Amino acid sequence: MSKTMSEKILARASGKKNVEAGDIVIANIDVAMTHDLTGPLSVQSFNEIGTEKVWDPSKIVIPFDHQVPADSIDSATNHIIMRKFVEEQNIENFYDVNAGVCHQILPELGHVVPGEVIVGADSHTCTHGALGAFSTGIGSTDMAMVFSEGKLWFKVPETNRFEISGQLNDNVYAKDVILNIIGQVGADGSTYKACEFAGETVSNMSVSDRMVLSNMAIEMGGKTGLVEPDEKTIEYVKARSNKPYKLFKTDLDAPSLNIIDIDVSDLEPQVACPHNVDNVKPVSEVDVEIDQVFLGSCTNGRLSDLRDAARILKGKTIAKGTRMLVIPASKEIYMKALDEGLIKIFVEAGALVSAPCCGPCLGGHTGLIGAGEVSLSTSNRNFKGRQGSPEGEVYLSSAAVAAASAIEGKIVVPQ
Ligand SMILES: CC(C)[C@H](C(=O)O)[C@@H](O)C(=O)O
Ligand code: SF4
Repeated sequence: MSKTMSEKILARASGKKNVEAGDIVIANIDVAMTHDLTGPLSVQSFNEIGTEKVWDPSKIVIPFDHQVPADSIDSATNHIIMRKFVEEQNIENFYDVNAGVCHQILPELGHVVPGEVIVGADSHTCTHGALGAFSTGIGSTDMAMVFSEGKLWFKVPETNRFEISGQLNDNVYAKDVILNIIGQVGADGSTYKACEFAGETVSNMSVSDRMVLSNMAIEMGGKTGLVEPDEKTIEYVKARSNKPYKLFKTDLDAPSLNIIDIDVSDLEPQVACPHNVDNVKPVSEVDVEIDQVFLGSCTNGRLSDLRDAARILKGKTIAKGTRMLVIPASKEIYMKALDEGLIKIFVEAGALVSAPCCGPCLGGHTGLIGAGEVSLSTSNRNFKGRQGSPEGEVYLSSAAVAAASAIEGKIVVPQ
């Protein structure tokens, strides 16, 4: 019978010939990720289970990214707990405070290959579906079970496949596409569905841009965000990983598949307005002054984003009364941005550049907003209080809109 990618991957991982949407399966986990913020609770729950050793220390990846370098005594304590766990359990893939944001370094450092089942104690683990893996966020206590058994139960999801067609206009990016989709279907528009991104527009996108789509699948309730692997995926993976991989594609007549056609040929730059990710408008309809611009995060802190922003900021100055924070998503991106002279452009324009971390994305540190202030951010969430004061406001956009707006001091369409 015809099947979706998710059904095929979950069948493989659970050792079954056939599974279909709605089935409950117990899948073997290929990669389990937890970080400095959600890790300590997983460790505590793991200790409560009483298993002495994790099921496979080579399959666990632990990056520190949310509170790095430690921004409080509590976070320093969390780091100590996690470093101790890494040592006791001989975790092979541990990345301390200097590596970058988990969802960037997992694919970049070769931990993600097509066909795998990946779980992370972080909701944006759906990002890795961009490489054709079934990848999803789980809770810290579920993670403790994975540490112990290497398996987890899943209800096999139905699939919403977004068939995206049309060539993107200048200054329109993957971020505008995904904001527009979420605006159309709503924040609950794909609840517990595997979201697939397909069509000519997606085929033409780089792997980095596909990650932007997959990253935000959770913002419409998606269980995962998948892109069928193609030559670009294979090229990306082969350059970074020597793990074996398996390519799965969706049969277009699969019974659990719902196809949604999206034409982006006339799409303008988009912005998600406070306080929900699905409150999306074209930038041209918004007239808002901004106090802070944040360029970074696991959504848009990649090299292509820094390049897009630097192209616009080169030789310009950030508006008086507006501040801009730039945080590359990983060490590799940071070093390439240094080599290419991008960091110099940002600093000259008046931006503050920080070492890779989640930073202000979740209002953790490195630049929070106060009451009455407005942030324009390239990240993925704009809930009340997300970046500091609950009396502040957060707008979400592409890197290009963020850079152009930093120069004007208000949200504008890049020229
Ligand atoms: C801290 C973590 C639990 C959280 C998540 O799961 O997404 C964070 O990364 C976020 O983006 O809000
Ligand atoms: S960058 Fe933001 S969205 Fe991504 S993992 Fe960190 S806090 Fe979560």
